[in-house]
Amino acid sequence: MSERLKIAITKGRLLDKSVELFEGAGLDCSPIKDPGRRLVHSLPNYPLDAVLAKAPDVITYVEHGVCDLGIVGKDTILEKGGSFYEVLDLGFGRCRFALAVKQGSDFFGTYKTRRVASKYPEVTRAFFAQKGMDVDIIKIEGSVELAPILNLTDAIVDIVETGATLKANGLVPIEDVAPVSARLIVNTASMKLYKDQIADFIARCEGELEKRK
Ligand SMILES: Nc1ncnc2c1ncn2[C@@H]1O[C@H](COP(=O)(O)OP(=O)(O)OP(=O)(O)O)[C@@H](O)[C@H]1O
Ligand SMILES: O=P(O)(O)OC[C@H]1O[C@H](OP(=O)(O)OP(=O)(O)O)[C@H](O)[C@@H]1O
Repeated sequence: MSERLKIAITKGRLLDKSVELFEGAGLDCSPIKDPGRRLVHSLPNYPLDAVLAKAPDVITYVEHGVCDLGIVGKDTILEKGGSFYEVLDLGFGRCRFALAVKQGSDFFGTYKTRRVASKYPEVTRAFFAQKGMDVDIIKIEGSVELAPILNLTDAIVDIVETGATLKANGLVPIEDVAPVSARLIVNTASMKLYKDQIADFIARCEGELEKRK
């Protein structure tokens, strides 16, 4: 008998792309396409329930085993860490972390302690630690580009996709920090308990990703 597995999917930018992937893999996603305010949806033709959650919560639910699988950006994985298997790069939600400064400013050419704003303080800390640079990190919750504009910080570490937001705010990327894309993650116990079912789901996703090449 098949168990109904649960997959936590990041709401927002990654949701539509996840639905496209699942449909390509033969899963009927009609309930998630028009979710209303409902947060848990049963797929009619496959033993999977989709849970719609905020990115860091996807990791929390998978780590605790209340969801067997998750779809989350590498940005969130790098920031939050945790104990789970990262089994597939899903190829969508592609962007990068970059260090950016005000046009014309010389971030590396000063000896004073620099301040850096980010929604991702752990990613920022690891990046500068690996460079052996001591910086003050200020956590900002969104629209991080405001911090250098308001002269709160000398730089930001943020997600860059097209570069349009940086440009519109007079900022320029000066170094790439890490590439980002959506990942499929699996709870470690579920991987053993529901080995065949999870293998079937991964194989379906891989098959669809292969078709896209
Ligand atoms: N241009 C982009 N900006 C931000 N995230 C992106 C971008 N492109 C892809 N992503 C991916 O999409 C995921 C979800 O981003 P989204 O903007 O939908 O939510 P969020 O910014 O984390 O939360 P919210 O905007 O609801 O506070 C990110 O964690 C990242 O992996
Ligand atoms: O390079 P671009 O294509 O311009 O995309 C990057 C922008 O998108 C994200 O912001 P989001 O829209 O998620 O808002 P937020 O800053 O409130 O998280 C990110 O933080 C950048 O600001």
